[in-house]
Amino acid sequence: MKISTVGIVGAGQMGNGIAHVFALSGYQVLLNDIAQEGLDKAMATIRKNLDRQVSKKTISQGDMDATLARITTTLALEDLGQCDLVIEAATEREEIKNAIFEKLQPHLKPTTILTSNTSSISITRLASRTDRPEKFMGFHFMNPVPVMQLVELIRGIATDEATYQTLLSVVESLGKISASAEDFPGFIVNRILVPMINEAVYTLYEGVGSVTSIDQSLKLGANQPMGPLELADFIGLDTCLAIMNVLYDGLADTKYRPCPLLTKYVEAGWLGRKTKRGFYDYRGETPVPTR
Ligand SMILES: CC(=O)CC(=O)SCCNC(=O)CCNC(=O)[C@H](O)C(C)(C)COP(=O)(O)OP(=O)(O)OC[C@H]1O[C@@H](n2cnc3c(N)ncnc32)[C@H](O)[C@@H]1OP(=O)(O)O
Ligand SMILES: NC(=O)C1=CN([C@@H]2O[C@H](COP(=O)(O)OP(=O)(O)OC[C@H]3O[C@@H](n4cnc5c(N)ncnc54)[C@H](OP(=O)(O)O)[C@@H]3O)[C@@H](O)[C@H]2O)C=CC1
Repeated sequence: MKISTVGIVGAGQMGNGIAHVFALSGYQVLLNDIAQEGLDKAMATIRKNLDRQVSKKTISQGDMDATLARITTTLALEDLGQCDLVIEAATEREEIKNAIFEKLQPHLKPTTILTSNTSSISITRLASRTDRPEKFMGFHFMNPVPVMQLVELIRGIATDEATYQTLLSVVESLGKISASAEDFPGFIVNRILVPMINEAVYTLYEGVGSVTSIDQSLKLGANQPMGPLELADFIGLDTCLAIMNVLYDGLADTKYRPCPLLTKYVEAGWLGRKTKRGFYDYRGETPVPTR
């Protein structure tokens, strides 16, 4: 099936990155969020990231202008009804995602492919609540979307071959690489990555190391581009905790127990970079460890 128009629900850090790469690749994009402030912030971020690409000469000023012209923002979810493909990238909470699909469904064309950028939630379960489980898939981009090459493709139990093949070619058209994962909690990347982050939080909680020594150890000792606590702040501590809870509940194994310190940070509203405080405090010139 030919995809020309793409609707994106949720204009947070993932939604804006997904809008950026689709529009840059020539797709018409409709970006939706519940708050105008979220849409304005997303457009400012897209502009900043495109500007950086222009100054590095990876794209031209003309490419940037054309990309921005291909993105329309809207607060009305029903405006996404005529899109060929919808990507839900709202907050990692199942009830929020279900409510979005329920509200959107009556406005969709019968042929629209519906996807979720969820980091961990069962695609089969999300699909079963929609009117089109055969045209529903997990479409998992990595953060930051304009930089990371991988996109995980997750088929639910009912997803048909045509839907899978369409998304395979969409990923190719974006110049990215797909990896297929089975529909189990956290899929591949987060099944491995987020327990590592959780273990880093336990290492901090138990006093084995400070924020700085833990991050430095993994950067200089294991060649990771970001330390695990820096990465947790980058992903969002709410999202990390939500993923651990899905792993813990879905796999019923205590080895996935979320670290109580991670829960405490989320309870404080210290969600990482997006709230300017997490394992580091980002309110000043340079990040300062909070422990
Ligand atoms: C939770 C989930 O469900 C799944 C996930 O996404 S898990 C998270 C996966 N992501 C990661 O693990 C990211 C780990 N971190 C990194 O790879 C790197 O630190 C990073 C790419 C983010 C930044 O790299 P860096 O070397 O520290 O910084 P910097 O030199 O400024 O950036 C490298 C490149 O990325 C670009 N870049 C960085 N952040 C960007 C952004 N937000 N948007 C667009 N481009 C960006 C820079 O322009 C630069 O481009 P060039 O190579 O063309 O020069
Ligand atoms: N962070 C990461 O590294 C990655 C995250 N993901 C997944 O992507 C999804 C989004 O994550 P991320 O972008 O980080 O989260 P953010 O918190 O940055 O963004 C979520 C956005 O969705 C908005 N939103 C909430 N409810 C609705 C709704 N009903 N309709 C429309 N928009 C809504 C939020 O608005 P408001 O702020 O007003 O609530 C916010 O703007 C999650 O499922 C996450 O697991 C996938 C890969 C990587």
